[in-house]
Amino acid sequence: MAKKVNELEGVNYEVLFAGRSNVGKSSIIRGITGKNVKVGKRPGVTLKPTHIRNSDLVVTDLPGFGFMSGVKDRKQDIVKDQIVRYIEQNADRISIAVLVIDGAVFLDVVKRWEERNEIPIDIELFELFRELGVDTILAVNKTDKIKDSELNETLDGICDKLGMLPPWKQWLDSVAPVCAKKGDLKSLKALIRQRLHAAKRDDLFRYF
Ligand SMILES: Nc1nc2c(ncn2[C@@H]2O[C@H](COP(=O)(O)OP(=O)(O)OP(=O)(O)O)[C@@H](O)[C@H]2O)c(=O)[nH]1
Repeated sequence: MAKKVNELEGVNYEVLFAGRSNVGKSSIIRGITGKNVKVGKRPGVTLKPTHIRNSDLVVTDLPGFGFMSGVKDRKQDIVKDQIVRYIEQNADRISIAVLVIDGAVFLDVVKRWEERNEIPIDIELFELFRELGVDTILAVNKTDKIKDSELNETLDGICDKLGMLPPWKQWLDSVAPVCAKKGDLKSLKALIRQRLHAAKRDDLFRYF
């Protein structure tokens, strides 16, 4: 029988992207790596992580969780379990986790979950990364849909929900407001580059 090839063998540096469906994760990964992770991927239905490898670096796109049209709740639970299992099993290798949220709707989504006495999966994942000691960046996407006059207040509210005491500007080393639609990913790229530099992996700069 043919030996199963481990596509991640030799990988030393993993940048993991996680986020609810439709938050713009694929757009961000495309904007950062120039690679399209969505090829052959049915939106919201892919259960397996997608990898983009460059030498010993891998960028991993986890399946989107939450909204999946036509997908039953049971399957959504399976997706969540698989995401959690992937993170737990690979925590030692994951150098950076980027949790992508839709800044325009995040607080409303959290409110809906809290009204049902439930913790949103985004918040659970953020806490899981913290527990596992994974360096985590919060990418707040779709800032074009937030009024300029409300941006600071919204970012403060988001940080508060994730256990980071406002004002959000105290957390500039881990919070990146971005707009993938306009290609404005400067703050996120800078934070990833900062980590690569700290890990003496400047050789991977060109990748970001
Ligand atoms: N207004 C706005 N829309 C965006 C932005 N980034 C992405 N989108 C749109 O949001 C939708 C979802 O983007 P994707 O990149 O496919 O999101 P995803 O999180 O990978 O989605 P899944 O495949 O379902 O997990 C698309 O219609 C994008 O054009 C943004 O910064 N602003």
